Amino acid sequence: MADHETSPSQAAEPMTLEACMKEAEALPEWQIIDRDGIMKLTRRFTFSDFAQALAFTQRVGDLAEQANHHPKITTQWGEARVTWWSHDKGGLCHDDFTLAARTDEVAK
Ligand SMILES: C[C@H](O)[C@H](O)[C@H]1CNC2=NC(N)=NC(=O)C2=N1
Repeated sequence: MADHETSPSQAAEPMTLEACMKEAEALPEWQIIDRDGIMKLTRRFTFSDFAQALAFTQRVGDLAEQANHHPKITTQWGEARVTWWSHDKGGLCHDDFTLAARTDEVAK
């Protein structure tokens, strides 16, 4: 690979808002938020009780460990909020959208 080329995962910059909104079209239950200038992707999941919310939290944790890319997860009775962003890029990257889609899969 020529020096000037970088693969997407090596992109030094986070995605632009426009690029994020385009990718988010495939994830209609997720919201793009801005927290202190850092764009993040967040969704609230609801469950019948705490045990179900906790089991989901573990499944998300497992996929995060496999990807070495980790979300913020807030777990409470009947609910879990998952928020993805790329810490090292200070914003959203393609991986965050990919993992959000996989989060939806393990919520089923
Ligand atoms: C050392 C470790 O591989 C890095 O800190 C990883 C861990 N998980 C991560 N997760 C997220 N969301 N962003 C990161 O930049 C990140 N970096």
